[in-house]
Amino acid sequence: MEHVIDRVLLDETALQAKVQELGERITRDYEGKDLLVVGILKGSLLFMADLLRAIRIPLEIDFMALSSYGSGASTSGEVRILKDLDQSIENRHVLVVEDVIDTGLTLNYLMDNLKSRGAASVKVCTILDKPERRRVAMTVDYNGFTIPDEFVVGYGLDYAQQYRHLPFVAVLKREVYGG
Ligand SMILES: O=P(O)(O)OC[C@H]1O[C@H](OP(=O)(O)OP(=O)(O)O)[C@H](O)[C@@H]1O
Ligand code: HPA
Ligand SMILES: [Mg+2]
Repeated sequence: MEHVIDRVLLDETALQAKVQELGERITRDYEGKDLLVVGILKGSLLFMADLLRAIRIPLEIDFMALSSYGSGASTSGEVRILKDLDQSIENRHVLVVEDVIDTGLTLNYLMDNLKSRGAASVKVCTILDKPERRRVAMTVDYNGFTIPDEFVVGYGLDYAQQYRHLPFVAVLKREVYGG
């Protein structure tokens, strides 16, 4: 793996400490509310699994699969729903879980889409935020780490579907993705 990784940006200890902190905040904020946690596949998988275990109130989970990056390192700008929710979200408090907010195009599309379904509230929790790359204004309700404008992999994030399983977040060497 060393030959493709430039440097580790966030190690496992830092990620897990932040996940606990986010879980505690969410627990406090959603106490007594009907909470539905929606993971956005595939990138949120590892973060979602860790975050859920750090939330100490009743909740349900569901998943959506969206895609705009295809197999490369830059967004197509066009968001597609590959898998929708299994249930109605009318009058429910929805917390969307993402791995990274980059241009914001994916989430912008998704938030509008979910709000139009009559949810009581729709908020977002991401482990990584890259505000320098934003193309649409976006309120991030729960953010783990603000990171620089570099293409990262690991902890759910891929390059060409690889590296998602790494327990840390790393910057890929530029020659790997041709950036
Ligand atoms: O803010 P944006 O520029 O829209 O980028 C962020 C989105 O892009 C990635 O998903 P991707 O489409 O690569 O699917 P994946 O989760 O299956 O990797 C990531 O998981 C976010 O959902
Ligand atoms: O830095 C990133 N890495 C992987 N997938 C992504 N999708 C948006 N930004 C990224
Ligand atoms: Mg991706």
